[in-house]
Amino acid sequence: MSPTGTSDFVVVANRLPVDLEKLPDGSTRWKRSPGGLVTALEPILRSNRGAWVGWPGVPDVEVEPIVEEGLQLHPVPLSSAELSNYYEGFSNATLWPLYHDVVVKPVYDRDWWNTYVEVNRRFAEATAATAAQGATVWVQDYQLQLVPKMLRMLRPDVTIGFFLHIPFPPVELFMQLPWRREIIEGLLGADLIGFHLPGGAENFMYLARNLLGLNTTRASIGTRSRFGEINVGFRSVRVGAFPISIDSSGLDELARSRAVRNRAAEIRRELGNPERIMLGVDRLDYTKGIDIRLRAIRELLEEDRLDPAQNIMVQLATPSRERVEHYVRMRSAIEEQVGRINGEYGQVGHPVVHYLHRPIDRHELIAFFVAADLMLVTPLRDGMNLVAKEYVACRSDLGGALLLSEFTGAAAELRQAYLVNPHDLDGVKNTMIEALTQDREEGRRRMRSLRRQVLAYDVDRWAQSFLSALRNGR
Ligand SMILES: Nc1ncnc2c1ncn2[C@@H]1O[C@H](COP(=O)(O)OP(=O)(O)O)[C@@H](O)[C@H]1O
Ligand SMILES: O=P(O)(O)OC[C@H]1O[C@H](O[C@H]2O[C@H](CO)[C@@H](O)[C@H](O)[C@H]2O)[C@H](O)[C@@H](O)[C@@H]1O
Repeated sequence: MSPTGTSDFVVVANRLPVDLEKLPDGSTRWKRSPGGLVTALEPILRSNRGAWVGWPGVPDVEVEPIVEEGLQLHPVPLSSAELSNYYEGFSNATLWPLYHDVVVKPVYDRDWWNTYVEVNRRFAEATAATAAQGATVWVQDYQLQLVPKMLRMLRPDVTIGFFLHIPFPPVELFMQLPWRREIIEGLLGADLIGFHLPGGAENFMYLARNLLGLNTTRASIGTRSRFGEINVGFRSVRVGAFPISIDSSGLDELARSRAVRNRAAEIRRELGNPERIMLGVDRLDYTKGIDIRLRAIRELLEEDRLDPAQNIMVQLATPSRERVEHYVRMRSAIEEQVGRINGEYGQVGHPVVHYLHRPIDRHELIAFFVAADLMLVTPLRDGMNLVAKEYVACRSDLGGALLLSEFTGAAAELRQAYLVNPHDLDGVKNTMIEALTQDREEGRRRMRSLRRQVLAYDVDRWAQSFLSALRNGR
């Protein structure tokens, strides 16, 4: 058994909630990490005063553990070669596309796999050294699927939960993976394995039964209820669905503030007071369907169904995984689409599409949500999509409309959104027009119902439902 640490509650994720940034003068500073995992987990961990084990966001640096407002951060260093094979390679060019319905072709590379195993071992060792005797450890996401088994071997005294933030794919696709047994066995080191949706949980149960030949329950899995159970030797592993969410009331309160409302009005003026503002907010990722919404807008403009002077699109895109080939290509393609639309339909000083390729300050982002008449969320596949929930939480005025892809986890809960199949371009275009021209009362009715869902099921409830299932199940 490894030596123990002092933390009773430990989150393990690929990234720390803050990234170290190297400035041109050689100095460094911490900035917020991108993505929904950090958005969701940071408030939970702060209130639990726990420890967070993760990579500090840049390669080839040794950073000492830090304590920040009661939260202990334990950096796991990665070399450039490890970053390339484990993060950019196996995590984001093998698992990411495979788990997102193979929207681009996954690469199966043995060297990447070997580094994935080594880096998972490093995370397991760092966690073992951080967790106190009998601690609860919560491992996060597809980058660390081997950690539960490795950690159990190092520290059989700890309770281990695992949560997958991206979709767990259909069995036929998962079976492509040359290391499919190792991944399932790695996850089965946990006491509780959580997915966003019952469908993902059931895919996993099928694989445990049919790939590993384990005894499992067969009843359907519910949302936050009716967990599956798998017998692994003398242990039992539970499997459940826990849709993640946001700090809904915190966002609701910020969005109601005078400062945000004033800024939202100012944004509308800065955009030239158009009749309608459409908004997209995403990491620049090929799964997010940014190209689909731009194609829909372009065709609607061509067909004279959208007036370019009165309908403005704002696309806020956080840079993401910038050295992975498909991301490089996608960025160029999207920027070309934006350029073409503006070249053909914009006026000097009045582009149709406003595109920012950088992270936006949180308060500014909320003001954009408040200003937007139509939120466009069109992923080809997305584990949850917190942006959809954030938009709804910001609309206490019951204004605006949410257009949402059926292939997001969020669509399972946000049934009163304007749901679209992103592969059906005509359907997307028609629904955009329907949402842009919605009757005011119809819009208020839909938003009221969406808000009931998002405010009731917030991130606290997500964490509590997972952690109480984890603690009660052992
Ligand atoms: N351009 C941006 N600037 C700042 N924050 C952003 C930007 N784009 C996305 N975000 C934030 O990142 C998170 C994205 O979470 P989510 O929609 O679940 O997708 P993912 O985790 O795949 O990026 C949200 O909290 C969202 O507000
Ligand atoms: O760390 P990066 O490689 O920069 O990527 C950012 C995060 O992207 C993914 O987020 C997912 O988690 C969200 C919260 O559960 C969910 O709403 C979204 O659908 C997922 O795509 C990834 O899973 C995280 O590990 C990354 O940190």
